[in-house]
Amino acid sequence: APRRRRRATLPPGPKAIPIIGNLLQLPRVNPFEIYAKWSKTYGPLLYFHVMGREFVIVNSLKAAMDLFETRSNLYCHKPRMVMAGELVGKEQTSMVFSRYNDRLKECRKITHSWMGKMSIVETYPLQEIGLVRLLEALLDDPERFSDHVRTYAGTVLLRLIYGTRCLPRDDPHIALSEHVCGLTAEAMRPGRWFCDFLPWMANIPEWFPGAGFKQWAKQTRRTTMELIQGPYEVVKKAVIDGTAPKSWLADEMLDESGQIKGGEEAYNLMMASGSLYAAGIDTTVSAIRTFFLMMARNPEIQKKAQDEIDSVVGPNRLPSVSDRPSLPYINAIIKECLRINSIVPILPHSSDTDDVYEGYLIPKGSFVMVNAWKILHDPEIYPEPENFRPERFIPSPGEEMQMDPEELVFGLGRRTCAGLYFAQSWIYLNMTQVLFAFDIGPAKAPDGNLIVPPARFETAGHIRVPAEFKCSVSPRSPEKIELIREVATMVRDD
Ligand code: HEM
Repeated sequence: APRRRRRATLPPGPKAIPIIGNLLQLPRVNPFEIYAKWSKTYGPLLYFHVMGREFVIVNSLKAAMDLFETRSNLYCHKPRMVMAGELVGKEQTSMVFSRYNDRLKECRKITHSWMGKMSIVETYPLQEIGLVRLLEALLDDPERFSDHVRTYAGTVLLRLIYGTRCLPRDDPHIALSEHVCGLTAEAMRPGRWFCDFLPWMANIPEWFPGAGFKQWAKQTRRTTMELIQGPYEVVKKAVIDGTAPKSWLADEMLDESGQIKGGEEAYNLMMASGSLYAAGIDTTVSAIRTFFLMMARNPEIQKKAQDEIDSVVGPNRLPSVSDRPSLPYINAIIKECLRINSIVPILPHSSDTDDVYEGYLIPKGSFVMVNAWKILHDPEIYPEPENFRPERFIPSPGEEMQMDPEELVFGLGRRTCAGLYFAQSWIYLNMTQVLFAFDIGPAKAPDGNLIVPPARFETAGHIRVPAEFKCSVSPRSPEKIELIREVATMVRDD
């Protein structure tokens, strides 16, 4: 471990080789599974280091809560990432990567005013319009269900943030956003960049042999900036011209005297709005795709959910947000989808000062990573964790309700998800409206056999997503088709 006067001992962990540390043991795929295994040997807190970077993995719920919730004032920072955070500059352009500083606090205030518990209610009508479009797309082209789920989540997000009216296909702003999401994932890929382990490399000049990474970083930085600045400038001009459609950003651009905001205030608005698409798209899409996958695999659960919707909503209207309190089984399905996937499997935070927990030293600046996947798949908390069982979250006589995964999946402490209420309502509407109108089932092979999709997940960037799968999505009745078409024409000219 890096040399430092230690006040306490480091947590236990796998034995390291000098200089390169645990590099050779560092898992490239699904590291959270390996960390979970290591915790059987080393306990809930484990330590390792790789070429000077220190990692503390937190594998138990109690330690996660004690550190990230109770000591949130310490663990509210994000660890230093040389490529993504510094060279590409995400620390200055994205809330997710930022340190916990005044600018982040301002950004969180802004996003709270847009997506807090009260404000989110104002977005329901737009969300419902987006949903009708999704249902229509599922009617017209059910095989591409997975693409539609992404397209309409993106469309609704950009409409809310910037008032942008996206094209249903090949929209240039969505294309650029997706491109930047890809670049960010590349910038964060573990083991991809030497400079992440040897931070001094960040200072070598661009012309230096082997400094190609700096060229890449410069270009990526430019593209990333373009993504957040482009739409900001468009909205700004429209606000000045008085032609801006209603949006979160447009509503916030003028100060009390009717002047366009400038300086730090303007920058914070640009950063807050620019952070939301990237933070919101892969996560919600992963949740909704998990739902399709689990429905295709569990026909009885699906039937039970549809019965619940039918009895509460009836046949003549689409389900809405106000039905939610009457749909406990749907709510349990949402929780179970979030648990079984654990969309953000590892939560990395960092502290600016050394800390001691249960006698162990947690060094300042180390990557302190809560293994959310491990906790959400811990058989002590969730018996038979690989089984999809919404009943875990329905109170029943003689059986205690299992821990609500939503306490963990949206993060902990001062850095919890800024889009929580949007995510919850959007996911709920997707799941409920889709089940109201469609049956989801295994796809049919050319020989007529049904292919039940396997429950396989993979990690892309820091998000866990279902591996690509096929399923059938068919309308439940001619009446449902008619209802969707009817509602769709009513909202056509919104
Ligand atoms: C199922 C959907 C979602 C999940 C599971 C999720 C989960 C998370 C998690 C785990 C974090 C990091 C928390 C931490 O470090 O402790 C986070 C942060 C964040 N999320 Fe979400 N999220 C979701 C949807 C969204 C949506 C829809 C938006 C925006 C529209 C959004 C915006 C953000 C932002 C801006 C942050 C950074 C907050 C900060 O660092 O202060 N998220 N989210």
